[in-house]
Amino acid sequence: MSKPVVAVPADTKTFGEIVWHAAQQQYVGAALDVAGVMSFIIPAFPEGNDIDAILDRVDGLLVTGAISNVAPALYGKTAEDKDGPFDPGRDANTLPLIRGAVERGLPLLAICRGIQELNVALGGTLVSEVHEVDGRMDHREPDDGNRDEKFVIRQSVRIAEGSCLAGVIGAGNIKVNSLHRQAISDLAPSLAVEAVAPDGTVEAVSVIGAKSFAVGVQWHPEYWAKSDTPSRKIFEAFGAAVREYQAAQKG
Ligand SMILES: N[C@@H](CCC(=O)NCCCC(=O)O)C(=O)O
Repeated sequence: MSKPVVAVPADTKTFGEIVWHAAQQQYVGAALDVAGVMSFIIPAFPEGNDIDAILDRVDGLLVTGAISNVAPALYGKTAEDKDGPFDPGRDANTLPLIRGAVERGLPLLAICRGIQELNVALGGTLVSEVHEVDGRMDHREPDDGNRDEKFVIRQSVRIAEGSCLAGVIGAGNIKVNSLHRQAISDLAPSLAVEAVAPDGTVEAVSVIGAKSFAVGVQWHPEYWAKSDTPSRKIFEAFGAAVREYQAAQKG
């Protein structure tokens, strides 16, 4: 059987006068090298894409992290300067792709911005600058250091007993590399909390009653997917679900 394919919604990037639709190596590389799945990068057209035409042709959905933030208007809030930068082209595609994937039972792995999009797509809300909220930690990316140093595995999260992730990496405390300014505020009704940070920030969710693997994580398992056991297991579980879905589609 040919290698399965997952849709990866692109970010909009502008270099000079040229607009690019791009996905980062760390995500598509981990998808291929650890999950064993190919990535088809989906253009971030602000007018959207034919969602069914995409989902009819893939075996999973991988929603990556990104510097940009989900537009507050998409979860009923008025945007302030601190809520940016924005990527309306990405928002226009990730949210319908997530809804379609959940409806179809397509395997889904949503990372960082991806878990935030998952929550918004299913009716939840976000909080910006979560470090400014009383009682919350500073979850932001460090200002200094190279990328490996910024993505070092250092924060504790607690994986909930009986959760989907507990079945993949075990319940209890693990160390992760969680770097974010926004966070889940109101949890979408169809999501279950899978992991929390010591300050109560939601760090992972799963879709209740999902027909397949449908998990969002606020941290970055893609970054050390080859060397960090929990990170690797998350990508391996996603890949296994994608292959199972592919086989079922072939009949
Ligand atoms: N913008 C959101 C989501 C953060 C996120 O996805 N970060 C990924 C790392 C960015 C990078 O690739 O450098 C937030 O800030 O909460």
